[in-house]
Amino acid sequence: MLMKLRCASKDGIRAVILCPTRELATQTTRECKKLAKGNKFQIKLMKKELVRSTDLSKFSCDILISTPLRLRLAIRRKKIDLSRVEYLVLDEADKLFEVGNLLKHIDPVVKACSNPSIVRSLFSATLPDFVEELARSIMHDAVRVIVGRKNTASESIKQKLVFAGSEEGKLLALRQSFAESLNPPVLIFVQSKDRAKELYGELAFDDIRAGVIHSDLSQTQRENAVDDFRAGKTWVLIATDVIARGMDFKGVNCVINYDFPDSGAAYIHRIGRTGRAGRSGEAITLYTEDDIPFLRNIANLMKASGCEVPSWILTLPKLKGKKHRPRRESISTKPKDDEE
Ligand SMILES: Nc1ncnc2c1ncn2[C@@H]1O[C@H](COP(=O)(O)OP(=O)(O)OP(=O)(O)O)[C@@H](O)[C@H]1O
Repeated sequence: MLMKLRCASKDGIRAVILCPTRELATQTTRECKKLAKGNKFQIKLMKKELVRSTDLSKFSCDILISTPLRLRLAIRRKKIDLSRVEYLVLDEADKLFEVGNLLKHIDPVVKACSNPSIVRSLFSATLPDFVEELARSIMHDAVRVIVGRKNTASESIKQKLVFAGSEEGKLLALRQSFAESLNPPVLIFVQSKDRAKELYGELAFDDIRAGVIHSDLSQTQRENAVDDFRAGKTWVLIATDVIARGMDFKGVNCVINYDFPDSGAAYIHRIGRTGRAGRSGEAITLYTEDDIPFLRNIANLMKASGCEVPSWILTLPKLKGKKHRPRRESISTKPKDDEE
């Protein structure tokens, strides 16, 4: 895109990149600036401060990076002019097209980018058919480019399923795994922000430098958690799916799915935080009795990317398209009396 834009120009907003989370938008801005080093391209992140301090109706830059809601509000309230946008990029497109969530913010942005010769691009490691159908409704002469295989994890990741019996067993399994070998940086995914807080509280008693990131933290706290993990100040980052997509932490050695992922796509994105840029990586998925009906889907993904899986899992009954978000007991080793 930078090559196509050729050189900096003050001719309106020339390209827009939409990302589903602020963390990813920040990372994309930083990477774009690195790629554009030595040129005078104006690359801007749509932050609150920019919205407050700038007359957006006259605003111009070469590339504008934003989350959907922020850009939608800027269109509605600040009359930002997107009519000259030549390139519109929707990163993690299937997330952006998730019905009822971000989708309602995408439509006004697509409409506001009214340049008839605009090039629209969608990126994701997973693209379900319904998203492709929706996407095709806004594409002209669409071309699909697949790197590797569609909807599959990278072959550079050694994937393992570990039976932990019960919720209690998971904490034991995690502690045992860390006691045997802790090879940071390690990312741990859990199902909800409450569970992220609970697991963080538990690991605080251990001699492990852990951080945590979830949507209840302020933006500064979220940025600090990411920065500390990037800088090696924390060895283990406990996270919800808020950072499962697109985030590029250099050299993550291991991803632990403490809580079983709620879909095949979530699994692919989570474990894709390791084994990047030609490196190898490990992904460990803990499961309990409750998760067994959902094992087959994940085992098939593992098999498709060259990992061995026990044959009994592949013979489990099929469960199609169902999300797996069970109610889980809280993560705690405190005696029950203490909690009251
Ligand atoms: N051609 C390349 N040569 C060397 N390293 C590369 C190359 N392309 C990308 N990388 C590195 O690989 C890593 C992953 O790249 P990138 O974030 O673009 O992947 P992605 O496919 O968008 O991942 P995700 O599915 O998580 O969004 C980054 O660290 C990036 O710097």
